[in-house]
Amino acid sequence: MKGPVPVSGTPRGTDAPRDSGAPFDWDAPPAAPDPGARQRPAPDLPWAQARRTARRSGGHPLPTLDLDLCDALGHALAQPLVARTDLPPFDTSAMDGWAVAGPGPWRLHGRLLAGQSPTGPLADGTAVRIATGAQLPPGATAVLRREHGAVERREDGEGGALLHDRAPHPAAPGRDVRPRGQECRHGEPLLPAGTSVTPSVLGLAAATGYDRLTVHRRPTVELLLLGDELLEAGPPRDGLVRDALGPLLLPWLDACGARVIGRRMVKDDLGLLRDALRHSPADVVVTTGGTAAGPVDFLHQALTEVGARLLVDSVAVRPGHPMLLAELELEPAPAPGTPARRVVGLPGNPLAAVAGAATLAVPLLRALGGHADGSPRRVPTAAELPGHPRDTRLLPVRLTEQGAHPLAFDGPAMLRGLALADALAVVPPGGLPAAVPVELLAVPGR
Ligand SMILES: Nc1nc2c(c(=O)[nH]1)N[C@H]1C(S)=C(S)[C@@H](COP(=O)(O)OP(=O)(O)OC[C@H]3O[C@@H](n4cnc5c(N)ncnc54)[C@H](O)[C@@H]3O)O[C@H]1N2
Ligand code: MOO
Repeated sequence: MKGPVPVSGTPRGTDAPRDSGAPFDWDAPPAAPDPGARQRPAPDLPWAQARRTARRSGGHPLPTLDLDLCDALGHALAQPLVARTDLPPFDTSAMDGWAVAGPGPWRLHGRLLAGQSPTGPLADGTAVRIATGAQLPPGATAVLRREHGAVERREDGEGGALLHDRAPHPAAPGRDVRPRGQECRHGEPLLPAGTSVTPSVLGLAAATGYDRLTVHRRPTVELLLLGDELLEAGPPRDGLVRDALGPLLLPWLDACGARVIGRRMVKDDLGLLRDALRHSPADVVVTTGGTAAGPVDFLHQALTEVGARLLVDSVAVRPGHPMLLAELELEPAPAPGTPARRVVGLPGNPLAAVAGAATLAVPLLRALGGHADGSPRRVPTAAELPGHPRDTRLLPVRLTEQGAHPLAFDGPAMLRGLALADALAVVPPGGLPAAVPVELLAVPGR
């Protein structure tokens, strides 16, 4: 039995015994497929089908929670947002000026500020000074803007003042008034269940009187970064490279609605990987590297040993084709209704990992978190977008008024193009000419 998986920054000693399964024979031809050893649904699943499989494997969204508004950001609404009040909740002045009753001129009395309740009705032929957002008194028929009114001080011994309308057009009834219920009525559905809680949704919910929201729990994710060659700090040296995927994937998955509860480097050791998959506390384990068939690529073997079921194993997409998705029954069996743990295996090449995350991890996490499917985003191509002869290609693009332009430095091991990209273009086999629509996928941070 292996000890716990080393946490970040605690590399395994170089003399520790490596559990590598059967010895690797460089010169042997690739093993013939053994139908009993690994369940392989189909080699190189078409890209769109892989994405649908990931979304469907989310099944029912995770259970619901009641959260304070300030904690609900990034979750998905589990119930429709229904207006708890009319909006505006009362007739409101849209301008600083005077609330007037009937046609002018008007005798002027008092003032009303935002937050004050009117003390009584406004009689025909009278006006009251009013601030933007203040509740209109009953009887008011319009608001005259400050810049459109002229006040005449009257020398009638009562200290009164008369307000005249100097607007280019006479005040029509209802002018510069926001009538009660203009935006919504109490009980009206405003947003459907499945809406992602953005800052704007929080604002709308607060405006109509919500203190808490019922949302789906966010799926928890553990990120396992596989590879003896990965450094956590400093420049690459002596055959070692910097881990680029921890810093990239952690905030991206978080922004996609997941809660990343752990990020660990796992050395190239079958036993360590198997234990990490089996004992993860997360709903979804996202791994990077180890998906291919190299001497220390143990992911497939570890998944077989923990009894995982492969739903996706290689996708007809470039970069990223060795990506995979598996389901792993939990032991001991948790409460009924708790879904199996999902494992998303991303290839180690950084742009290939991003392609894998966009294809498998994001749709899965969105489904688990209860987020509704967004409509696909399409823009015209501004230039020819190069494709792969047989597979879908996910290409970093920059967006201008003309549409999507391909970016240089788009190789599977590169991030330089992606760092400038506004999106990944989904380029069908054979590529696309200029001035035709192309589907876009979101990239980290955009
Ligand atoms: N004989 C074949 N070799 C390879 C094939 C193939 O079909 N036949 N496919 C290639 C493709 S495509 C990809 S993608 C990679 C996938 O490899 P793995 O998922 O097993 O990843 P690794 O071998 O562990 O690493 C590949 C590459 O990426 C670097 N890497 C890994 N993790 C990170 C990280 N966190 N940050 C930065 N860079 C990372 C790693 O050092 C390697 O350079 O397999 C090809 N080979
Ligand atoms: O498909 Mo690999 O994923 O080209 O880098």
